[in-house]
Amino acid sequence: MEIKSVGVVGAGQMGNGIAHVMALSGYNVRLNDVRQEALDDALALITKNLDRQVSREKISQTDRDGALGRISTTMDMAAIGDSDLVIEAATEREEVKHKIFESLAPHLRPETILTSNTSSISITRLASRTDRPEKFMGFHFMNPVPVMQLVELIRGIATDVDTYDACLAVVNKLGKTAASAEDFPAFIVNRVLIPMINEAVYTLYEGVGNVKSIDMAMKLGANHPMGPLELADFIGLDTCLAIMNVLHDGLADTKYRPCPLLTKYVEAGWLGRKTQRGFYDYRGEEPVPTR
Ligand SMILES: CC(=O)CC(=O)SCCNC(=O)CCNC(=O)[C@H](O)C(C)(C)COP(=O)(O)OP(=O)(O)OC[C@H]1O[C@@H](n2cnc3c(N)ncnc32)[C@H](O)[C@@H]1OP(=O)(O)O
Ligand SMILES: NC(=O)C1=CN([C@@H]2O[C@H](COP(=O)(O)OP(=O)(O)OC[C@H]3O[C@@H](n4cnc5c(N)ncnc54)[C@H](OP(=O)(O)O)[C@@H]3O)[C@@H](O)[C@H]2O)C=CC1
Repeated sequence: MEIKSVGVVGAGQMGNGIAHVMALSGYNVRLNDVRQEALDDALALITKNLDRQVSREKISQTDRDGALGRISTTMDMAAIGDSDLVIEAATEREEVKHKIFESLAPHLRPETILTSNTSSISITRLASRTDRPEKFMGFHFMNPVPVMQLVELIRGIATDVDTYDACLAVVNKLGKTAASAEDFPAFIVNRVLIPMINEAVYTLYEGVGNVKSIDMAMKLGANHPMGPLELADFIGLDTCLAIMNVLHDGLADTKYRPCPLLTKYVEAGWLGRKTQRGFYDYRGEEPVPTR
């Protein structure tokens, strides 16, 4: 089955990036969220990012106009039901995702492929609560979506070959590269990356370094484009904590215990860039370390 239309549920930082790249590659996109403000913000950000791509001569004005013309937004879940492919990119909480799949079910065509952009949650478990485990899989983009080359494709135990092939064809059309990962907690990238970030938070918690020295050390000492704490703020501290909890619970190993300092930041609502405060305070001209 050839995918032509894509429904994206959740218009946060990942949802808007997914809508952006899908529309630019010619797919008709319906973007859904529970808040109109999130949809308005997403569309404004997509427009800004497309404009920047035009000004840097990465795309033409016609590409930009075409992409924007292919994106529509809706708070009505029913309106995305006739999409060929649905990508769920809402908050990293399993119950939220189950509820979304339940409310989508009555509106989906039987042949629609249902996927989740989850960073860590079992695809098999998410699939088992839908009416189409064989047409369900993980479609995991990296942040920022317009820039990062990789998409992890994760099959649940029941995912059929046609579903995988159809998703792989989409990744290829986007000009991105797929990595196939088995369905174990946090898959490949986050199994390696998020414990590294969690260890950086321990390094801070134990006073081995401060925010600035830890980030500088990893940027200059390991050639990472962002320091681990800067990257944690970029991903979202709630998402980092949720992934650590999935690793801790799913692999039942204390080496994955989330750092209490990470938990404290999340409890404070200091979730990183998206709330203007995390390991850095972003409310001024320059980010200022909070420790
Ligand atoms: C949590 C999960 O489930 C999985 C994950 O996603 S883990 C996170 C994975 N992501 C990373 O590790 C990102 C690490 N950071 C980086 O690679 C780089 O810092 C970065 C690409 C984000 C920015 O790179 P930089 O060189 O510092 O900045 P800059 O020169 O301004 O940007 C490079 C390009 O990215 C674009 N860009 C930067 N941030 C962007 C954003 N948020 N959205 C869209 N485009 C963006 C810029 O426009 C620029 O594009 P051009 O090359 O066309 O000019
Ligand atoms: N951040 C990252 O670097 C990456 C994240 N991911 C994954 O992508 C998903 C989204 O993450 P991210 O974009 O960062 O999160 P954000 O917090 O930026 O966005 C999530 C969005 O989903 C909305 N939402 C919540 N519940 C619903 C619902 N029932 N229906 C529709 N929309 C809903 C939220 O609304 P509200 O604000 O009102 O709650 C918010 O707008 C998660 O599963 C995450 O693990 C994957 C790769 C990278």
